[in-house]
Amino acid sequence: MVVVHKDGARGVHFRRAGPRQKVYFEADEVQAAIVTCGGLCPGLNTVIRELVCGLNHMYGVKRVLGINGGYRGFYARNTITLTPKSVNDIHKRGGTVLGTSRGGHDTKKIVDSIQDRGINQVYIIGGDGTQKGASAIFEEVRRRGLKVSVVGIPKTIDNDIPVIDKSFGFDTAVEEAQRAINAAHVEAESVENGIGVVKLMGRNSGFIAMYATLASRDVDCCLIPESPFYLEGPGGLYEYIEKRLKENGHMVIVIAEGAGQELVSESVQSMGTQDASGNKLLQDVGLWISQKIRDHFAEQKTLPITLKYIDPTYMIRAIPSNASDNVYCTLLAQSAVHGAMAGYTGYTSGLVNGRQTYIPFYRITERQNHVVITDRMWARLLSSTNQPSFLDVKGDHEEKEEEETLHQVPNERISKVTSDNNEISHVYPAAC
Ligand SMILES: Nc1ncnc2c1ncn2[C@@H]1O[C@H](COP(=O)(O)OP(=O)(O)O)[C@@H](O)[C@H]1O
Ligand SMILES: O=P(O)(O)OC[C@H]1O[C@](O)(COP(=O)(O)O)[C@@H](O)[C@@H]1O
Repeated sequence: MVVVHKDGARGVHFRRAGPRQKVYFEADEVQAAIVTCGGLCPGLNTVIRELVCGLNHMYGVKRVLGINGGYRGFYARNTITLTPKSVNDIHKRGGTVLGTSRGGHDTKKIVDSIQDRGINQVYIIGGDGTQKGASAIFEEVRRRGLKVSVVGIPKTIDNDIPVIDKSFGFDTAVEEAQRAINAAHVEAESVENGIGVVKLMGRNSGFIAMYATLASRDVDCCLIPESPFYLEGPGGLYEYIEKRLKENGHMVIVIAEGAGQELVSESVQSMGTQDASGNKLLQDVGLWISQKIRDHFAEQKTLPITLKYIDPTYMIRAIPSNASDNVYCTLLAQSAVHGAMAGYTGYTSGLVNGRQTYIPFYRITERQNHVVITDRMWARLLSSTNQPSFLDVKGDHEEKEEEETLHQVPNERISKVTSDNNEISHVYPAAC
């Protein structure tokens, strides 16, 4: 199949007509819509810009609508017309020019609105919840027999979307986290027995905390949701803090927001509530752990500490994307456009093993991406920080087994984890 650029000269040739090829449009038939849902992430505006410019510059598509305020914007809010001119500078700003929201996903109303507005290409930018919503829209579109492409673009600052190599905005988040870690380090080393605590985002997945720690080298301890820890006794956090302070005079702790939630719930009454999308609301583990450390050393009276707690979470999420994320956003958006213009639907555009691919929605939504604590990256972090593995929390036998895995990391195990993580068997190579 051949799709020709508007200038004809640089035609894009699609040699493979894949099984998902269903809805093909001429450029002047296309009425596209773009929506952003869920939490903010650096790069959202870049993706919007490149979708609009990609549609227009590569295919001559002139009609592109922006849906205001997330999914509910399809039926409850106004739309805006997006042109290459109106989006020209938006990538320099954080956030999303379209606005976003949680909750408000009413599949029938959304598809009614798509039909009423004559939309035939929908580009949906968001995380795992958003992709589930996109999948529901795709199924409803199919049930009604509509000629509409539904395309997802994965967004998550937590990097918790499976299959893809990494999410856009993640590099920017890790880079920005360095500023907070550096501040914590400067504060901590300026006083006797100084401790800097930095909380980073990561509801269920500790990727930002892990990569920010590895990048910084100033972090002495990184705590993530995937690796349970404990405070008291041998091998516990208090013991390690005391050791580090005696050795080094100061230390920095990075904690992902989803870490240690079971410990916080034990000591603070759980709010037990959810946000509008059904995500569990977390307790502030950064505040909690800071207070626990202060109380512990105040009680001990042996080591007078000074602790500074820094919470840069929303500052990190709200900045514009850096250069490498800008390039990544451009590739993702252009690839998404090529796929829809080639007639594909029901897919998320993503990078897998360095290749642009079209991934069926069900592959993206069936599970979350987590840090594998028996994998090499976490072992590297433990070696880099020299922090305890906190495996004492389990029985002696289990601990021994896990320790062996961490230190030896057999190749068999790695290749299994890698292939599980990437799940490329049902992912189609992108159109170009
Ligand atoms: N299972 C689901 N089915 C349909 N829509 C969903 C589902 N889960 C979440 N959504 C919708 O997707 C949007 C974003 O979800 P949310 O979990 O807040 O963020 P993210 O997509 O970043 O994970 C919300 O409008 C929410 O209502
Ligand atoms: O305060 P908000 O806007 O609900 O966002 C907080 C959450 O958003 C996140 O950045 C994840 O966002 P998504 O659910 O949109 O992927 C989490 O790290 C954080 O817990």
